[in-house]
Amino acid sequence: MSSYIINESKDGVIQFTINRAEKRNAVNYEVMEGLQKAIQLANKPESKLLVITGAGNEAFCSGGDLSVFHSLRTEEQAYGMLSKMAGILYDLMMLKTPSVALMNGTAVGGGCELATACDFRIARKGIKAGFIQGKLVITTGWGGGSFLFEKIAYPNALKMLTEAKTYPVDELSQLGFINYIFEGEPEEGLANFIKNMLAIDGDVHKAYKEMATRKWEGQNLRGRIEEEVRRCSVLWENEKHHKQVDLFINRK
Ligand SMILES: CC[C@H](C(=O)O)C(=O)SCCNC(=O)CCNC(=O)[C@H](O)C(C)(C)COP(=O)(O)OP(=O)(O)OC[C@H]1O[C@@H](n2cnc3c(N)ncnc32)[C@H](O)[C@@H]1OP(=O)(O)O
Repeated sequence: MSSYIINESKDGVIQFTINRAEKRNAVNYEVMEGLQKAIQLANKPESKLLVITGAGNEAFCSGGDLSVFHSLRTEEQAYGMLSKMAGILYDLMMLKTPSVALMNGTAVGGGCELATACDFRIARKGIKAGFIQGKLVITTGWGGGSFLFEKIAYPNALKMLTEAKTYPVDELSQLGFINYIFEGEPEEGLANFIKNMLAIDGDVHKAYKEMATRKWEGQNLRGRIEEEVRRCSVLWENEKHHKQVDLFINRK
């Protein structure tokens, strides 16, 4: 079974689903490759919107696949994986069309970094999310910290990153991380959120997105992400990080 599903609708909506519900939609290298394909499709002229979501109703995305990435021990080994995904999420952030993280369930760690790279975050009532990387004695390493400082108020961003905890959806909304809360089926919540946007010509959306991407290019966002990846790689090598990951892997 493929780790991801890509659907293209007639009205120009590309939907990327992480298809690993049994692993709470953890990101492995196959998911990264699928995300690259979805981003390429979403940058085609006829595309109007990119939606990122997770399979099942438990999790949106639980971050990096610890069963795979825990074998990365050194700074350079960590840098290889982190920089690959950071580059993909930068391309997602700089997408020509708007993007929506359709948060069907829990998002933790890199799952929150993935959601933050999207323009909008809409969430099902009852979910929780948090940048828990600090509990693993690392920082964000896929660009999520740099994205978050662009997307929500500085004190709220620093609070979320330094507390390294999960928050309920109503608090995430107060923090400015969640833009819309829906009840029931994610497809219905998405349709309600995007119906007015889809009525407007995609060239208008692309023009507005370009205003934002030009700002981020001018502020050297790509360079700040590289520094974030390097800093996370250094922390990754520390035994304190490996010990926390081993505790999760051996918890049962
Ligand atoms: C730069 C990004 C950074 C990095 O790549 O290192 C990160 O993303 S750091 C953060 C990494 N993610 C985590 O630490 C999250 C770990 N998972 C959890 O905390 C929980 O699983 C949770 C809250 C997501 C869901 O809890 P729930 O009780 O609903 O499920 P289980 O814990 O029983 O897990 C079910 C099943 O999924 C497997 N699983 C969950 N998360 C991951 C993951 N990130 N990588 C690999 N596998 C994961 C878990 O092992 C269970 O599988 P099983 O075969 O039954 O053991």
